[in-house]
Amino acid sequence: MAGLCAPEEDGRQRRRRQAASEGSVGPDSPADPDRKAARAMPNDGSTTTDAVRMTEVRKVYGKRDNQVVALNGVTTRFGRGTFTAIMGPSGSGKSTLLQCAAGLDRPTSGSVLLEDHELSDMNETRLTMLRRDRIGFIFQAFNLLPVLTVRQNVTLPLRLAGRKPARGRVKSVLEQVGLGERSKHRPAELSGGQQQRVAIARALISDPAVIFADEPTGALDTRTARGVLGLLQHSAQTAGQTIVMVTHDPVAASYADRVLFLADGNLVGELRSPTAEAVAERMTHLGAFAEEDALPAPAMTGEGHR
Ligand SMILES: Nc1ncnc2c1ncn2[C@@H]1O[C@H](COP(=O)(O)OP(=O)(O)OP(=O)(O)O)[C@@H](O)[C@H]1O
Repeated sequence: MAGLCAPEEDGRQRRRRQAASEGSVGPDSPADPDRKAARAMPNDGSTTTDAVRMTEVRKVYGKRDNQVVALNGVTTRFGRGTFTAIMGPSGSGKSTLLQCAAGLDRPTSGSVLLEDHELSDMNETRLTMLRRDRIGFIFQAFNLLPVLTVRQNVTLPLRLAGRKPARGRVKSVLEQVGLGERSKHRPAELSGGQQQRVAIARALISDPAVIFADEPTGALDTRTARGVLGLLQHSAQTAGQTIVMVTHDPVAASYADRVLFLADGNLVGELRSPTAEAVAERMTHLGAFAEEDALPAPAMTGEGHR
């Protein structure tokens, strides 16, 4: 996986690389109603409509005088088939929340339940397997391997786990992201938006319980970003895919069903059926933005769609 390694990387970069290399490795079979129904039935016999539940999650970095409280007791849930955007000023804890929810970082205290699995009880090996089997990741940098074809990039996480995709699965996922004719192309032969679609296909291939997306449209122009966001929205609405996306862009957030607002490590608000204007307005009252009243509202880099 040399192509994914940076010479010097901080903890966050390392976790992103780790997630990208694990990709969304999962069971061989494609999505089917029985599997989706089985997912809704945890081992204890109760039913749940949540893909992820976080309860009183606290994350403190550093020691003694150097401590930073990145998450200060966050409780929330991400329902199956929902598309949630996480917003907040820089340093408010968005990436930390995503990484704790995805089992890439361990909370200092609190509980993270992915389907019926308590992540805080798991050792690293089980966490890695769970991430491979049940979680997909999409990042701003597409993290594709340049020497591999589209098809090979999409199936790489499965192959690393010693698995093969079910017959027809790669084709159907590539068609789903609009790249049915591009399976033999290499990333350099694709536009930025197409490369991000390959990354989405790689995340979707194993039919994960949840896809975590960290600024997935941050490197794309407005029009291309709109296409990628529409694809994510479509995956949630028609295929029941659960998606949790960190973004700074109110227009990107408006594609979600719900926006959660973070400030100083606390969940401070929520908008359902958000419009870009309502999200931007709410952001102006949060944390650093509220203090920087001389600055204009956060830029809306996309075009409104509502
Ligand atoms: N590995 C780390 N060690 C020490 N402090 C950290 C670490 N990771 C994050 N932090 C701190 O935790 C706080 C929350 O960081 P986080 O990256 O989650 O914020 P964010 O909302 O995603 O910010 P941005 O929008 O700028 O990416 C910040 O104060 C940050 O400096």
